[in-house]
Amino acid sequence: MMEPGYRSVSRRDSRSLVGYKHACHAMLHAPLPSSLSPFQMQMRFDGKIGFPGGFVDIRDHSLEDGLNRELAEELGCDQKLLCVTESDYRSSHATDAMPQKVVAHFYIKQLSLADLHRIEVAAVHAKDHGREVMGTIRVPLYTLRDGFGGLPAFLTNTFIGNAKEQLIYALRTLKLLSEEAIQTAISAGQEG
Ligand SMILES: O=c1[nH]cnc2c1ncn2[C@@H]1O[C@H](COP(=O)(O)OP(=O)(O)O)[C@@H](O)[C@H]1O
Repeated sequence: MMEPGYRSVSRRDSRSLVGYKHACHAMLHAPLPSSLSPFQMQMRFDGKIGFPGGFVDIRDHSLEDGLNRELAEELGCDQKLLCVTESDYRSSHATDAMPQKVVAHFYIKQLSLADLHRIEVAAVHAKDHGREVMGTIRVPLYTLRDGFGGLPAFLTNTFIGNAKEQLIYALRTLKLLSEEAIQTAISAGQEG
């Protein structure tokens, strides 16, 4: 499933696309053997939910340098605590949708629960906190007995760009939920 207008593109080919801006976003994740396995998104200034990150200038920096700079601004932590590398890279998708042509690169960074928690605490003191970022949030990976509370309800939020598809991709690729549970949450969210 992919948001209409987004097409998969390789990291390499994306660099030769003309007239596209490049954006990098990262999902921070602490593996735990339970459905409470925390992973993080953020509430943006525009009321949409997305991952931390932002536009990067590929003329001056590598994708990862640009992403780490954005993460430092939005999460207020230094690179000793959080440093995304090329090995965390997962996917790239290009869109021609207005107002600008964008390639969205996506990363998943696995951390210990203690470090994820340190990052959440540091985020309150970040430069962008209360300006562009209203707060970090955790994604519920469970569904309540009513069939809607938890992940299905979370999926009814409004997401920026293809962040919802990146989220679902992450659930699948990290095998945090079964395919059936993911499909059920998506359908329940659409009906709810
Ligand atoms: O979590 C995300 N996943 C995918 N695309 C996103 C996400 N957040 C923002 N975008 C898109 O990435 C681009 C950069 O937006 P963002 O607000 O992150 O950058 P900025 O803070 O550098 O202006 C925009 O095209 C936006 O729609």
